[in-house]
Amino acid sequence: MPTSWADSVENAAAGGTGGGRPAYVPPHLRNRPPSSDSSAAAVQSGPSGGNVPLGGNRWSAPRNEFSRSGYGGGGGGRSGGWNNRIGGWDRGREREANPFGNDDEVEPDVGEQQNTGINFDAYEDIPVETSGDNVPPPVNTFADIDLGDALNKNIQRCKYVKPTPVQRHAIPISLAGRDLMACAQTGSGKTAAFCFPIISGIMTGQFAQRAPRMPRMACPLALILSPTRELSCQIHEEARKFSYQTGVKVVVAYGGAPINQQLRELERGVDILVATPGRLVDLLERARVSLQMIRYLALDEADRMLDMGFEPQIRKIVQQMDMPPPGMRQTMLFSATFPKEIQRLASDFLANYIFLAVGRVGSSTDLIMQRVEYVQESDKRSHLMDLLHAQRANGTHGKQALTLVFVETKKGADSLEYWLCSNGFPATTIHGDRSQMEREQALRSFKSGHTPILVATDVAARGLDIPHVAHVVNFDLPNDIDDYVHRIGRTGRAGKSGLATAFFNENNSNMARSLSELMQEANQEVPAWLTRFAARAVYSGGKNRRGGGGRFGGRDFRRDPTYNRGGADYYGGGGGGNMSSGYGAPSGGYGGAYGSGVTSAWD
Ligand SMILES: Nc1ncnc2c1ncn2[C@@H]1O[C@H](COP(=O)(O)OP(=O)(O)OP(=O)(O)O)[C@@H](O)[C@H]1O
Repeated sequence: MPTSWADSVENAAAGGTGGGRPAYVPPHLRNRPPSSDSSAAAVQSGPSGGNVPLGGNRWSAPRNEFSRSGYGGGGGGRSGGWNNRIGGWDRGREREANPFGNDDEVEPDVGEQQNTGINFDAYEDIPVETSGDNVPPPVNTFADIDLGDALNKNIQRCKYVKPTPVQRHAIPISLAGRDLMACAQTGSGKTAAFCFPIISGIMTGQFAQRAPRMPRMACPLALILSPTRELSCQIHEEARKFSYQTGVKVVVAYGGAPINQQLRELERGVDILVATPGRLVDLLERARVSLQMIRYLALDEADRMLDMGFEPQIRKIVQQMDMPPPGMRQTMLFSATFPKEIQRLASDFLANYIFLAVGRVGSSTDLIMQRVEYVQESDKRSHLMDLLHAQRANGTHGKQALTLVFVETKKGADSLEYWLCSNGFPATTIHGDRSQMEREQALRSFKSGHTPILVATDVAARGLDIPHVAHVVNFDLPNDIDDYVHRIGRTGRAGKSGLATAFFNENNSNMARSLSELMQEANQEVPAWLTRFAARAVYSGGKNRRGGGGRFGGRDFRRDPTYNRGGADYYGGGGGGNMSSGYGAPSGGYGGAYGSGVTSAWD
């Protein structure tokens, strides 16, 4: 019986290989004496079996301003690319904290009884669409791509046995030096899909060194931007694990936390900077960070990063500071949702890019069981109480499974938290009016199961990977179906099953059609009353922002019949590709559509 990657991970975690972590050695390194021979990293086994120069076409012809003089230190050390660092991580490697803690430590078993329905075979059949010129073929195993010994070791430490579908496709594309717009379902491993090529590229690359303009100015080689502080912290933690003992230094900068500490970290040297846009703009304006050395730019939750709330900041960072232009850097955009208008906007930042969709763009995974219940506003609290009581009764040892409750407003979050606590359900909140310390404390308390109910605004909707979230309740539905997709995606992650319940009433009529379509796509049972609401929405001209035609935009916008803006701009033909075709900031052709999705909680 075929096993999925999540099955394998579960088996590994359960010690299915006979105790301890499996001593995995990639096939191409077996029977090889231990060696730090850097030439080993200079070639990678191509997916078809042939040897492909690692990154050989990454900075070819138009990019060779930054060409490398060789491939150094495949096994972890690097001889170049340390830009402005005085000591570098190599010298202080003994001081590098082990982000895995105790290597043999297993995850805490909070709510272990939840989310155990492994069904990763569902991911195996998922339709994949790629478009663009000369798309590199996918790989089947991590061993098919030589990411370097040190990174491979960290992949084992993470207990990743097999790449997820988005990783199978995205990693070879990125390793080939191509720009990428990738869309894959929530919880399907996008973080590693953009981190691995960046870390591997920095490990093996020797980028031309340039003196910084100011001695205390940090010059990272890679920039990863994400919309929230918590998500940036999470990406930082993940990236630190992936880059442990590789010599690659990862630093995070985000708002709400003391800037001085972050400045000190930056001064110690940085290869990969993970940041929220607001704090990064601050650092750029203080001339404490320069983007002149950037070779990799990744936008996580890219559609959010390019919507009205963030687009001006992103344009400032990417286009108006000293970052190399498209074609001179490698740009990777990732999200679970990618509306066409955002795809169009995003192409400003890309050169000759490949579009990758794993599953339909914006679809939810069918690992999440979705339920919609008709609940009047005034009945929502008692209805929630019923759900929580039922859940508690079903949990082992009367333990409350982790439940994430989304509400519309910060005030609504506080008041619901108070009400839940008063009724014997330990709850906490996360929203934009809480201090950063409170937000982080709330998240910790939720993760540990101390307060198993987290009431949240959209600030927690995207990206957060909290193990064992068994149930997401949309107490207030969002106005945007993509926000719904991200919210419910906090459960049913990494191949595990989850439950999402939405309270629906007349106030949500505008969501009826997109919600029922989304549920149908994910093979969920759509209640008859919701279908009737949806039909009414059609007749009253209800518009689906995914195109108005009722079907979700599941593909590269460049394939649209309406796409006639001069394909050469988009496909770039080698390096140029920077489209300046009138999608510029404020008048950019999609005003209004996002109003409801933008909240002050984002930073
Ligand atoms: N190859 C793998 N094998 C096993 N687990 C994996 C693998 N890749 C990623 N994971 C795990 O899957 C979980 C989800 O990954 P990640 O947070 O990157 O998802 P995502 O696609 O970015 O989700 P979202 O769209 O919500 O941001 C994480 O806990 C991660 O450690």
